Formats: sequence, structure tokens, C-alpha cells
Amino acid sequence: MTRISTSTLGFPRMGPNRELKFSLEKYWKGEISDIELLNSANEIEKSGWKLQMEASIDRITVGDHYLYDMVLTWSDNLGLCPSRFQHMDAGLKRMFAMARGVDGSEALSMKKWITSNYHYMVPEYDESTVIKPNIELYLNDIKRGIDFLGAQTATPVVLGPVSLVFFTKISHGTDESVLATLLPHYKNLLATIAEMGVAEVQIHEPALVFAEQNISHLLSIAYPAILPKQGPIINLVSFMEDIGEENYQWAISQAEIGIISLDFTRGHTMDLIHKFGFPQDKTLGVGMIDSRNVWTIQPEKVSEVSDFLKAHVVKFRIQPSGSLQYLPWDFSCEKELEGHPASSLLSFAKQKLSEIQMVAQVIAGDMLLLKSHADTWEVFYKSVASGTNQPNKRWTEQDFVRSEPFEKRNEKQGLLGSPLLPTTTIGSFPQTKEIRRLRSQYRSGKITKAVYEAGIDKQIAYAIGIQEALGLDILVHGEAERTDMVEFFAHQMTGLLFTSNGWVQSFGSRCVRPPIIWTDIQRPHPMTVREFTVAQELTEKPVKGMLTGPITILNWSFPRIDISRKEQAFQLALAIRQEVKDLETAGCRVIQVDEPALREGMPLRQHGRESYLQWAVDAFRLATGGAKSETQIHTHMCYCEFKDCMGAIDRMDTDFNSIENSRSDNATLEAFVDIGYNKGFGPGVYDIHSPVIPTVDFMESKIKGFLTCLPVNQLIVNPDCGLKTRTWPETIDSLKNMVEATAKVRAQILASSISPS
Ligand code: MET
Ligand SMILES: [Zn+2]
Repeated sequence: MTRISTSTLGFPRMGPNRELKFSLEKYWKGEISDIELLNSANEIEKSGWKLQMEASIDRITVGDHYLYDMVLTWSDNLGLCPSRFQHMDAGLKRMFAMARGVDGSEALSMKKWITSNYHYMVPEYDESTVIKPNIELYLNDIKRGIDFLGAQTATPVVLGPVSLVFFTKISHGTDESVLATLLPHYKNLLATIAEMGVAEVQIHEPALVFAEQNISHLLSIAYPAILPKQGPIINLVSFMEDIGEENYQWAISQAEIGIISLDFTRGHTMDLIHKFGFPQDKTLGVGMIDSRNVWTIQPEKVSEVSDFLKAHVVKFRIQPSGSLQYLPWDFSCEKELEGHPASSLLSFAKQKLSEIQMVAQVIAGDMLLLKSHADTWEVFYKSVASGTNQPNKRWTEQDFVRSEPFEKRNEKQGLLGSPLLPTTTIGSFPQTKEIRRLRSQYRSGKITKAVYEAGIDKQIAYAIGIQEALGLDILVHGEAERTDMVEFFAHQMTGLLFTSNGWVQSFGSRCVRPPIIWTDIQRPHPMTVREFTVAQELTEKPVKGMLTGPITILNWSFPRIDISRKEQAFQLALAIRQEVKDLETAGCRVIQVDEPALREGMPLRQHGRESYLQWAVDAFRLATGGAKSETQIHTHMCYCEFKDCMGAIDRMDTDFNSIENSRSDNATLEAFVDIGYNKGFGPGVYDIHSPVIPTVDFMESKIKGFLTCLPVNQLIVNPDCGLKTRTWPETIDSLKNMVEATAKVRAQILASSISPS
């Protein structure tokens, strides 16, 4: 059997026990120095290299152990720095200032990374930006990689120039002009790397998958200008989707590109190869090991790709579909899952390395190995009731529709006793040390359930007291009992698994532990009714029931790969639907079902979008459609572009929609106005990520601005998102100003000094 070679495209950066998170947080507090931070990061990187070496991976990436985010590091490497940070010397302090803001200089904005729950920092290029590379640290990292792994194995990663331009917000010049400024520096960089003697360089061009946004002219300008005629083989890397016909044809025609790495887990990569062929003199990087899901590859997929490669491709290698950064580090730490029926099929980053080798061996002809892999799946199937076993008719057409249209519901609901422009918040209040201690003591069995619940109730009472004192109109219980808005619900449903150490980076030092859907989902008991009741008994004002929607739970979990996402979303929706009923029975008049991840799950390409939005919105409607007309259903969404899914948002048919708005220059608000959105609407009046207290004037003018395009009875006043990352003093001061700003606008309306449209 010939051996098939293997490669990786990146490894988790946080470390086996989130070491990087803790080092970063110490560094930001000034407790450790630059050197100490770098030493800690280098140790983590080395342990990742070791695992990959032990798994005999042929090409292992180096220079990609980003301390915060790849796009941020690369913009910093090249000196892409907006004017407000230029007073700082290049280096770690400046890079973190760009990520987190400093001395009143607002941080770069943060966006969700290509259909995932990872976030990147948006680089900015303004009139004062001078491209001035600062790559000493990077070259040092490469050198360490070569010393550790050898020049044949160590494979430097570079973020490609076209992607860097594509992701940059350019306020001075054009894509072409910024690209032209960058190219000489890329050329030098690649020449410098070539001199270091490595066998291969990976140029990551994530922008390639945005095939509908025509970047091929940028590619054609960039690549001839930067690639060295001699030196390491160039591996052009893409992930998250196929790269579309135009980009594919461009890539296969580039003589200087020796390897093309494509995603075989999403999109239609095989169709592209089928249609246009794959050149015999190039190597195909077959990204068939899913870097975004913990489930091990299905045997049918191995056979399908294997047959395809034999028929169409001469030279290829096996690799993950993208960086393994979207996965936790090592499944074997999950002692509590030992012996679980799913455990032999779950693979974290370390296990993915063996999976790569397993697949490579099967494709090289080891059919016994394939058989034993198929047997593992069979054993699993025999031991679980899978989603396909559920009876078909679990819902009827009517279950997706509220019993009356919005106008009728609106009449019945009124403003629930609130005045004009009701004020509210998005759900969570500051997660103090005390709350975190309470939860962790309960988790570890140090305190009883009764003591824990009494502690939570104290927090609820405090939150209600504050809201009453501030004069807010629709109150929340504050979410003190929730570590995370998905984990909290998933924990109480059957069919989902939890890890104790399965952390994945979401942004900066923040990590999440996505649940793993392993079998049918059910909700055996009410999940939120106790806390709601405690809160509602303390006040005459309406308390919002607070739920996470089915699409967000699905998108922030690792779903089963052999059951459709739609089926899994509907199962989650039915569970939420029961909760809505129980909240109503407990006297809840307003229920907010959060869907911040609706947009993020939307496929990149137009043709996939419609069907996704169809079932995603259906799932939301299945979750909420059973609510009585008198029950006001709210939703909340944040930190994404809404413009291209407005129809879907309208179809969700919620009574109110509170959305994040302040970081986007009212663009979101305009998008709602443009489609003639006629339901209740709460565009955020202040940015909750900033420690700055918004002034009364600032919010008063925001609200008045909203009133120039929306009728007053359609508006609700709220911050951008939940307040759990803020402190109580900040929260109180900000909300006090928000209520005061609202009161001023109300008074002006009543005195008719402004006439709402
Ligand atoms: C990311 S959206 C967060 C919504 C949630 N209800 C909260 O207030 O934290
Ligand atoms: Zn939010």
C-alpha cells in the first residue's frame, strides 16, 4: 500500500486547559509581562505540535498561534493600524488595544467569522494608515517551529493579501489601492520565509469562499506579484465552503500554486472538480475531516470521497476541512463520558489527528480499517433511538401559526400597562463573582439545591428591586442561574451531552463549551418557570420569560451529522414550545425567545439560503406559535448583518424584536424601516460592550432619531444586548440615563413638541 500524506491547517490555541485564556487575562490585568505571556503561548503551541508529530502528520502549521485572532494579528503584522492607535508603538500592547479599546479609543469592531460562532476583529484602513510591517515576532515563531518540527514538516501560515483586504474596512482608497500598497510587503515576506528553507507555505485565503462577491480581479492582481519563482511549494488554503466556479478556475490555472486545499465537508467542491478537472501536476488538499464538528466521519463519506479521488485526482493528501481551532483539545479528558454509546464516535482536535490517519489508510486501501470504523457506527446505531425513529406527525400546519394575526394580537396585548415607549432590558444582569461562586459551589456539590436556589432568589430580588427603582417597565429576572444561554437550556433537555473541558474559543479569551446533540431531544420538566415565578411574585410589572430559541441552541451546539439540522431544530423547537406553554400557565405575559445565531447559520451562497431560512424560521414559529394572542412574544438578535435576511425576520412573526443597533450606524434600523416592518421594535439605544456610560442626551437623540422613521406605538426602548459582562454600577448608571432619556421624549410627545410619525 502506498502511504497517503497528511496535513493540518491549524490547531486549537487555547491549550488543553485554556491556559492561554488565563495567561491573557493576567496579562491584561498587568500581572504578567509580554515575555511571560509569550512563553505561556509558546508552551501551548509546542504541546499541539507534539501531538501532531506523534500522530505522524506530514505538514504541521507554524506561525499561526494567534493570541487573539488571525485577522487581528495579520493586520498588526503588516502595520494596518487606524489613526486612533497610531500613538502607540507596534507590539502586543497596541494589538490588544485594537482588540479591546484603550483610553477612550474604541476597539476595532468584531464580527462573526464565516458562518461560525468564532469572531474576528475588523481591520481598518484610514487616511493616516501607513503599511509598515512588523514581523519580527512572526519570523521568530517560524524559526521556533522549524527548530522543533524540522523544515520539511513546519509549514508557515500566512493570511493572504486578498482576504486581508476583503475583511478590512477601508475608509480611504479602494480595495485595489490598499492591495497595491500591501503587495510589495507580501512579496518580501514570502521571500524571507523562502530563505528559511521550509518545504511549503500555506497561504490562507478565506475570502475565496465568498464566491458571489467577485474577488477574482483582486486574486489576479495579487498572486503574480507576490509568489516567489523558486522556493517553498505554495499551498492555497480555503475553508468553510467551496470556492465557486470562478475562483476555482483561477486557482487551478496558477502555475506557481502547487497545492490547493479545499473543504470537502461543506459546499460542492466535488462538483467543481468534476466539472473543471484537477491538474495532474498539482496536489489537492482534501479537507474531508470535519474541523467544525466533533462527530467522526461517516464510513459512507470515506468511501464516496475515496472513489471520487481515484477517478479524478492524481496527487492528493488528507487533511481537516479547516483549522482545528473550532474543536476542543482532547476528548480523552472527558472521564464522565467514558462508556457512553457515542463516545467512540466523538473526536476532538487530538482525536481528529488519528481520524486523518485512519482515513488516509483506508483510502490507501486498508478495507479492514474501514469495516471496523463502519462497525463502530453500527454499534452506536443499535444503542440509540435516533431522530429518524420519531413518529412523523409531531406537528400540524397550525402549530407554526399564532392563532391570530399581529394586528389582533397587538390590540389584545396593548402595552401591558406600560406607558408610551416602554423600557426594558435584554435579559441578563451583571454576573458577579458572588453569582459565579454560588453556581460553582452548587455544581461541585458543596451546597445543597435549597441553598443554591435561595442564593439565586436573592439575586432575582436584587435585580427586580433595582429595575423597580430605576422605573423600567418590562422587567427581567436577570439570568443569574445561567452560565451560558445555550448550555443552561441544553443541560435540562435530554439528548444532549456535556463536556467538562470541551472549550472552544469564541472571541479573545472567551471560550464556550458547545453541547453535543447525540439522540432525540426532549424536555422532561419546566426549565425556567421557577425563576420566572420568583421574579413575578415580587412585582406588579410584567416580567419577561426568557428563553433561547431552537436555531441558536442548534447553531451553538455540535449537531448530529447523520440527521438533518432541520429535524434537530424542530425537536428543539418542540421543547421550547412546551416551555412557552408552562410559562403562560404560570402567568407570564411577555416571553422573549432569543435568536442571536439565526443569521450566523445562514449558508454563504444564495441557493442554500432560502431553504435554510425556511426551516429555521419554521423552527422558531413552531417554538412560539402555540402562544396565546394575549402573550407578547419578543425576540432578540445581535452582532450580525440583518440586511440579507429581513424577509425571514418578518416571517418570524414576533410581537416585538429587540435588536443590537448601536454598533452599526442605524443600518439595521434602516433595513427594518425599508421593508415596512410593522411590528414592535426595539433598536438598542446603547452599546453594552463599552464601559462608557451613555448620556441622557445621547440616548434622547437616538430615540428621537428612531421616531423620525417609526410610529411611537411601535417602539420599545432597550440596550443593545444582555448586561452580563458589565458591572452593577455601570449598569445602574446607564439604565438610569436610558429611563430618563425615555421620560424626556415621552414628555415632549405629550406636550406635542415633537410629533411622532
Ligand atoms: C447574545 S444575546 C444574549 C441574550 C440574553 N437574553 C442575555 O441577555 O444575555
Ligand atoms: Zn444579544
